Amino acid sequence: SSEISRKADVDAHNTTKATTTNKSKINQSEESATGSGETTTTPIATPKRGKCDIYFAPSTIPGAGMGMFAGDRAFSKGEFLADGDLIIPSYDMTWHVGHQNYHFLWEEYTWKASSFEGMKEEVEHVKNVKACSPGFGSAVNCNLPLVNVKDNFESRTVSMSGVNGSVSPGAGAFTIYHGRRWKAKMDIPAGMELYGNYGSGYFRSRPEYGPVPFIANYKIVDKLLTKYRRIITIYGFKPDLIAPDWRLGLLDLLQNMTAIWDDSRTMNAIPQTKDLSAIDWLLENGRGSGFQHYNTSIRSVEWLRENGRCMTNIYDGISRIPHAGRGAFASTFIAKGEIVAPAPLIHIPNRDVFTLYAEKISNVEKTKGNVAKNIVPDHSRPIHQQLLLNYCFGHRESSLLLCPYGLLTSHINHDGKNPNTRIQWAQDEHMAYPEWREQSIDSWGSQEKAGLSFDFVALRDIEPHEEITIDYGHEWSIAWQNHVKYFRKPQNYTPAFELNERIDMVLPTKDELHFESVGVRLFCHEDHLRWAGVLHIIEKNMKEAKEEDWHENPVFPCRIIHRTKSQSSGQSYVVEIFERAKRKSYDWDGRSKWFPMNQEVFLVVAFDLPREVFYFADEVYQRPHHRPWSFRHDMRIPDDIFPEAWKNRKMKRSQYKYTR
Ligand SMILES: C[S@@+](CC[C@H](N)C(=O)[O-])C[C@H]1O[C@@H](n2cnc3c(N)ncnc32)[C@H](O)[C@@H]1O
Repeated sequence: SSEISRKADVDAHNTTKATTTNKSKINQSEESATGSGETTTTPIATPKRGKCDIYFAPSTIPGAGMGMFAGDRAFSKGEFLADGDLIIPSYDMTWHVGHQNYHFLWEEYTWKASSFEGMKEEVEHVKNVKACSPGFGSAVNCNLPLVNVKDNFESRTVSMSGVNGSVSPGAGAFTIYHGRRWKAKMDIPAGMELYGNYGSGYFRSRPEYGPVPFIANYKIVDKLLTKYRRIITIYGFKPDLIAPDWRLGLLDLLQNMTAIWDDSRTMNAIPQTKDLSAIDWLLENGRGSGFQHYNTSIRSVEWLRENGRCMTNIYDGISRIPHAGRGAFASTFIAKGEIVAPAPLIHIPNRDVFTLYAEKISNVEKTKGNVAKNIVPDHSRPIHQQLLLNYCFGHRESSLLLCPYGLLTSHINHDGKNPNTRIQWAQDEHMAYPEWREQSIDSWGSQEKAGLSFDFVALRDIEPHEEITIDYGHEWSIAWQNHVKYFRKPQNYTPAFELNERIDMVLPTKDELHFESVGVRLFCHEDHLRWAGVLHIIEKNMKEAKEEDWHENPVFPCRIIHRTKSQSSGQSYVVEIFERAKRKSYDWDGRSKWFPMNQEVFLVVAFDLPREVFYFADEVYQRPHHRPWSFRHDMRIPDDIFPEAWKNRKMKRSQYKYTR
């Protein structure tokens, strides 16, 4: 979909020119394409030992690096392929860093935050929120005509993952957005490469990929090839009776046009095969030229076992470690020394880009008596770090951060005493640039391609359903222990999405707790106000447009003035209903929109309202991960595998005092 703004190293030119079709595999596709077609929501089955659902292995797209493949099994259309990914928001990076010119490879792996429903409250007023999703979506390649997996919007969730958002020192230290799952868009045979849809806009905005053909271009080529067939059968001959030389000569003519129109997307969609029967196959049964790489996109399962790394040895769940949020669990027995999961790495050459600063007012300009105030970052007052820091590996003597992606590797938690897994460098052939480890960060840090990879490897035998843990390092442990020791419960703050779940909770009146003062705003649903018989008064008196909840139902700001308990209906509330004045401004996408201001205008009092009338929304910048009290620390790369060449912050260990 066009929401997507991430990259893979798709070498379009090579892709379209280097691959040929092969009949036997096309047949295979035909069989699977006649499958059920029904939509299932069955969770992934626990793989048997030695079997793997999804492999990470060299892509079949030339120049595209690694790719994901259906493993020892086929997937039916509609089936979920793996467990849910995390989505980690990053905020206002350009504003905080103070200039545009920083290298942030994550940007190639991010989605617009507005496409994640739960982030709406954060993005409406927040410019430049990026949704970083280190899982499936970051690892999967795109081959537009063969897209076979799709993002499942319904499974995305916002929650504290079993941690109490009001009191836990873990609040804000991990992401509340998760459950981004992927479904098979068509029947996928075992061994086939998985392709997500980055959208044509992605390729259009990246000239470095060259003229990647879009679906429309394949359609034009299909027409061209159909004409070609008609020419050679025009006198009623069967194609087989026509001299192959003649057929081939005409095909050559078509294909050689690329010499003239080399940068045309359509020319690049012409199959370059010299196998005439393959062209016939493409034109039959509605496949079309977009299928020209179908066969080469399927690898043998034996080859994948030999050359790939399994991505589905782990599944997602709520961690057994207190305050940790989600975790990764073994879906099969994993023997000591085996790879638990592969983790390609996004590099950030300078961790300072994660620093968040306090605001200050500057550039007070007087123009005809007007005073223009500019809010800018105060670079002398760092106040917090981006949440992404907690999902990256670093080292005390280096500015570098390496953030793992791949399936569920960002879920893996810390155990300093008895971890069952450790990180190690992947084999050289699994990394695009293993040589970076011998080179200073300055020489490769700004490269806009992921080039390194860790393997998570079992330190001992791991039983199915055991939680996977690594040692984040001594410095992380000390920092966490200090955080827990000095953590004070934030004043009465409970995230709005948790309050909405607590339907039995007796709510305080405005005299007992002023919700806004703790970062939450209270609303009343329109439906209940209609039932309470006050909606017509509201609508008569109001001047502004209605506000909406996440699901776009109308809501009104409200305050509880009195609580009563009746025998029949339990707890009920007397409530003041307001509307908020709006001002016109621009949203994150540059579109003009009406934003509510804090001034409230009283509309009516409603009586006898039940708990269900209320809807809580977090105020912008108030969710746990925005709070300066939330824990931040990178996971640490062990000294024995950290390259000397990357030590650009050489200081004595004692000078660091376990700081970030
Ligand atoms: C790489 S993430 C791991 C996934 C994370 N649990 C989640 O739900 O998104 C690292 C974060 O997990 C949490 N975490 C990991 N191990 C922990 C532990 N042993 N105790 C408490 N929190 C932990 C911390 O919030 C840490 O910053």
